[in-house]
Amino acid sequence: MDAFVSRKRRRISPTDEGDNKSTSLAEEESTDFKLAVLASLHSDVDHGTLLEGLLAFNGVVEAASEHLLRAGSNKSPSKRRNTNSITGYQSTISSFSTKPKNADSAAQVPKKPSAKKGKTLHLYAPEDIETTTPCSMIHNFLPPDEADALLRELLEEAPTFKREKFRLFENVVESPHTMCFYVDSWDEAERQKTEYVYNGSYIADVRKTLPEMRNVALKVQEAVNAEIQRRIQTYYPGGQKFKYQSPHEWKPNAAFVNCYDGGAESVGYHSDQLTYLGPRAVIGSLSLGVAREFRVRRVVARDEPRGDREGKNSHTPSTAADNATTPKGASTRADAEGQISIHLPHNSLLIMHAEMQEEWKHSIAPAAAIDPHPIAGTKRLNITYRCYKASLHPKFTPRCRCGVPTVLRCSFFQWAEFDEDGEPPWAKRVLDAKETEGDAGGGT
Ligand SMILES: O=C(O)CCC(=O)C(=O)O
Ligand SMILES: [Fe+2]
Repeated sequence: MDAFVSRKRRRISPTDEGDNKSTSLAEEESTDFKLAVLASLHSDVDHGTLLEGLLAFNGVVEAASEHLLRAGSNKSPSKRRNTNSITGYQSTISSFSTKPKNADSAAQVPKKPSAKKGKTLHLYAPEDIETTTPCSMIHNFLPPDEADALLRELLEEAPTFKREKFRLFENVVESPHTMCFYVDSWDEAERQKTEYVYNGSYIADVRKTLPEMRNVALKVQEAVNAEIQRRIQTYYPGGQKFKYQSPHEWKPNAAFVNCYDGGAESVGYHSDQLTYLGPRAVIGSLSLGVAREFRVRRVVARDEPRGDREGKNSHTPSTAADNATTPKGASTRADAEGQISIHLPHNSLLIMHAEMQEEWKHSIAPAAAIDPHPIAGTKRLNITYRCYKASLHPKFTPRCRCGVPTVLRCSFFQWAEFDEDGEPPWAKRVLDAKETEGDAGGGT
């Protein structure tokens, strides 16, 4: 069984803070969570014994764990590992979901992990991630040498990355991390710089995809396509793709690379702009270097007032933007349904599936402490591989009367009658023209 790195003190997540800072883990966490913690500390103890221990000590994990230790049932508790670490490993929570024969009827053992109002549910195991969120996770995605080579390639570029600037009401605000945009050729980079509008302006610095990034893109492509099919078959009604979801192979042709240097660097809750990706877009997100927390939450009804900001990816610092869109502020909205924290270790591939951008928001939370990475030091590098659609090139997409390109936000604003496969009415004309030109590339 994998270990779950626990701190002696409970994790205080931003949304956990406030009134109940002094409340103990015993009072706050559900039985399944406590059992998962206990199991990771006592990997060779069976489920029934763990539950008995927990009940005997009134749900206090520390006390139950001490007891199990004294009883000699554990060889090397992972609890003794680095207590400052934010990196965690956990066996699946769902393995604790069956009610054991001897369990006290008062013990609450939910069927699957679920986010609860005002709480952060921390997920580590791919099984838990894919049953609870629209994401799938592949740990140790690349051979270690390849992951390290890619990380080194990006670390060389990272000092030249810039903070994204965007307008928030009267002010120009900078993103709380740096980033850079890459496409597959210099020609395409030029087109991006002069034709694609993001948040009312062009991106000044668009680069050609680096060699390691390109090699890895092919592996990401293969894995993402396999995961899309698996997700459709396993989780979607009738084993059918979503309406508007593309039936075609997912081929990444653009990537944002994000760099978070130190625990204070982050990205606020946002969903990625779909204007050039189309509805029900899928994104492959590879993490390298320092492990960080990827927080997700469902979009709640009052969450999206019209006029929500439109960054390149609607990236904004959580405090400024979230507070700006509702008087109650970011933490209140994350509280409404609870948020889920997915741990992203070095060399992990997270796939955001078709449900994600329109129905959920995501963020990289600031971290109180980080584990430095042997190559990256305090940095986390992230590549989000994206598939820009040829039919959604800005020369085809609508503009407002004032000339500013209109942004596609499918949850409440659609500017085309997309067909079942998420293509606008002019798609066939675009594809025919491409075929005639013999232009196989581009797409963005
Ligand atoms: O750093 C990450 O994992 C997320 C980045 C992200 O949300 C984005 O590029 O849109
Ligand atoms: Fe994003």
